[in-house]
Amino acid sequence: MAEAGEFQIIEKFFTYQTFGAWKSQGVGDDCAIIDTGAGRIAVTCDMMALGTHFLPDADPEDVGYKALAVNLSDLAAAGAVPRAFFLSIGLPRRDDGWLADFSRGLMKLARESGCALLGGDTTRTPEVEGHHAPETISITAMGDLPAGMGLTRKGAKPGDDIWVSGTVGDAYAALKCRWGAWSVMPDLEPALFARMDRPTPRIALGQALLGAASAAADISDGLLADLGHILERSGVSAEIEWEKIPTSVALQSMTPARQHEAALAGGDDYELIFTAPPSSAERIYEAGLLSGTPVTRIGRVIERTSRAVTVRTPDGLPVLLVTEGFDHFRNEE
Ligand SMILES: Nc1ncnc2c1ncn2[C@@H]1O[C@H](COP(=O)(O)OP(=O)(O)O)[C@@H](O)[C@H]1O
Ligand SMILES: Cc1ncc(C[n+]2csc(CCOP(=O)(O)OP(=O)(O)O)c2C)c(N)n1
Ligand SMILES: [Mg+2]
Repeated sequence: MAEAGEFQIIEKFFTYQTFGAWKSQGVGDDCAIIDTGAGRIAVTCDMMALGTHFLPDADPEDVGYKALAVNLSDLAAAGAVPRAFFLSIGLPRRDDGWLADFSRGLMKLARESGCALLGGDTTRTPEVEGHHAPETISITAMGDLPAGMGLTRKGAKPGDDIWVSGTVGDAYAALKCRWGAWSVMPDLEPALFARMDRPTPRIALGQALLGAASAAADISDGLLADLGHILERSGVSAEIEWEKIPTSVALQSMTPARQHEAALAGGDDYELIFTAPPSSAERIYEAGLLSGTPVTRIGRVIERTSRAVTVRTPDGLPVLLVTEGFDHFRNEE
């Protein structure tokens, strides 16, 4: 399927045949899975930029934490054990206060996850018309995998169940509240905002799913968009049931249209979406218990049809969405 925006850029300009000794399964997964000869590693690379990924008044400690969290989430989607990361950072100016806070948040998660900072690069962002481009952070993270193992977006089969971890939609709803477009009761705000500021990478769950899940991805662009990536790479379609999709109390307090928009198309969740044959259901629940992560079955994989995903509601009414999920370059060709 030819994709729009961000993914068309990758397909058109940055999808090369691999050459050299190290090969991966090809771009399109959360991680490149590489057999090095000595073992199997998973590598990922994600960027965060002020204005695109975090607000100007964001707490730098949260920015540091989240910059690593979104990368660890990709390792989780591959089932890898995080081991090391490299940090490239572009700054418009030196601000030691900002850097101390950023570093504290970053290193807190690094320590908690056993993922060591092994290198990187530091530059001043370029000056254009008297202004420096804002803070930009890029992290490359690596983990290891047992020989021959690793979750990818390819492998979902008709009849498989579709599962999601945690709850979805909160980070998007939090951003809408911060923009002043949506609101929730003040006592529900802190938990909602924390989901945007400090996402929890589902590292232990990802590892526990190795050998049990048939395909997996993390939800960064939105549940439907990231499930769509699994379906496309697996050559299948899906039916999901709206009332089974796990959402927080805060999101449930909003209108149905906002719930649909946030949970299905919002993004920034960093939950795992994965598929598994029904015979693995017990193992999946066990993986959820062992990793202390809620897991919910939300639908099933079907043979490929003209429609990638059908969302069923109890009253049979269609779910209408005002957005199709996050894409950095949608409608810009
Ligand atoms: N500039 C690029 N060059 C090469 N590969 C890229 C580039 N940008 C993205 N990719 C690859 O395209 C796929 C989709 O990217 P993305 O949606 O950012 O993945 P994710 O949501 O896991 O971060 C990934 O496999 C990623 O490694
Ligand atoms: C200031 C601000 N604007 C918008 C968002 C919402 N947002 C930014 S990136 C993103 C999706 C994921 O980002 P991307 O860089 O595509 O991550 P990847 O898919 O590469 O992991 C979302 C929902 C935000 N968190 N902060
Ligand atoms: Mg990415």
